[in-house]
Amino acid sequence: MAAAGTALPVTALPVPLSGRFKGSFAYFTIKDRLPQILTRTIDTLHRHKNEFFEEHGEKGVEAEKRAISFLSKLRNELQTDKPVTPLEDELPDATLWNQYLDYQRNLSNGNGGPSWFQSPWLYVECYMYRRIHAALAQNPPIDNFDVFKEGKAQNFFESQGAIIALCTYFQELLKNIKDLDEKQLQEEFLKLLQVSLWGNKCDLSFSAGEDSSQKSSPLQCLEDMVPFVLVNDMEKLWSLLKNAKNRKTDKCKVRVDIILDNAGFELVSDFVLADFLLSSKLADEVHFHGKSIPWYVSDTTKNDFNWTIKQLQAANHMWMSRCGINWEGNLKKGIWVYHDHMFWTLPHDFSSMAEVAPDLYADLQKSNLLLFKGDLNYRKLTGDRKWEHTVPFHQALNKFHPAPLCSLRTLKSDTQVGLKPGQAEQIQASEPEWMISGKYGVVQFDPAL
Ligand SMILES: O=P(O)(O)OC[C@@]1(O)O[C@H](CO)[C@@H](O)[C@@H]1O
Ligand SMILES: [Mn+2]
Repeated sequence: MAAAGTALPVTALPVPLSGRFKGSFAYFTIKDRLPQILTRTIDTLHRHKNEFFEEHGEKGVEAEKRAISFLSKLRNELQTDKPVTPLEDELPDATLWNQYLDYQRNLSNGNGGPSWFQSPWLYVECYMYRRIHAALAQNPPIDNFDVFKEGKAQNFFESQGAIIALCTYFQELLKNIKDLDEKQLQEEFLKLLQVSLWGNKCDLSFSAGEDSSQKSSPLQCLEDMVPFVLVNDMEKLWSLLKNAKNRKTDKCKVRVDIILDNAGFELVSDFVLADFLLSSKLADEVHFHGKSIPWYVSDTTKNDFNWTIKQLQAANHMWMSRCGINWEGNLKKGIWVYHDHMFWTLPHDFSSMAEVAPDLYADLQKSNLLLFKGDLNYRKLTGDRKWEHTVPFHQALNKFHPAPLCSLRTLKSDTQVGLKPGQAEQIQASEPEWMISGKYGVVQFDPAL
């Protein structure tokens, strides 16, 4: 291991986080949180039994039983640290998953092969969500049932107060956005960026599905939260966008991509930021990237994306519904574009995107700025490894540089790079849980040179 502050040679990647490190956050996640998530998933299916019967008759109930037994088996495999087995379904990504298993087998050569507690945490955790998907997808007629939908909708409704506050603030801002000078515009940009950052506190896999909605007004305490932003590259983002706007010609549009994380309040905060970028003319197009299957409990799928806009539109509140109407309009005009790509729900970290999903990598290269939301995206950006905290972000990205990029992440897993020497030790001394409490955040930028 290199001394703190010394950059490791690029070839020497540190080991991945894993359940084999007893007492680590990965270990507790695999031991406690993942089985809890599986139990909740099974309960959800039980609770919907009558609904399945009403909709599909006996066939629906049979399918529910098969899905539950598949999930119980999965929970047992996990809890007894069984080997990770190949996927047996024929979904379009199954081959890639099985190739990845082979790759892990080769890596663990002689060490007993991949298993729940011995393999990289990122791999087995993603694998669990892929198997949950298989439990449903293989069992028509309930194959389109999203077991996490209820929780996502609940998070949205419980955050209603915060959503109203945010939509109202934003609609008021739009009224005089044309009159704002550059400094005022910058202030508003920084505010909405921070709302989107702290919106990432609201994820449901972290709390194993328990309530994590946004209760208080999201705009009130931003200033008090600044000390908790451990890497604060917000000004760099502003400069990048301002320069892009100034250099812009009619032919080249400024495109910002948001690689989404959670539905619920976080998604609304991302929509507001995206609308601000267009309304302030900092960008001409925003591309959103969601998940093509239910993922990490609260991640946004196409259904969640459209459902959220429809809910806002139909809301009994003038500014909420105005937001929903405008945003649907943006989609119709093609200045907002929704994408999903299978790669986002594979186990690979982003350093292998160019090889595994060259089409996606090429698409991201067209962007002026990529905003990666949330903790899982951060783990995939940095390979979910035991990095020294002072290793530069650029190095941890391990050649993933499709375009200038920025992570907006609240810390909910024990990996963090790009800190100043001594910074981690100082926080650690008073707050041992700083990396997993969700209390700290980063706005961490890489210019992709
Ligand atoms: O990506 P998100 O929604 O910010 O967080 C996902 C998360 O809660 O799930 C994993 C824990 O099981 C960690 O990656 C992280 O803490
Ligand atoms: Mn998430």
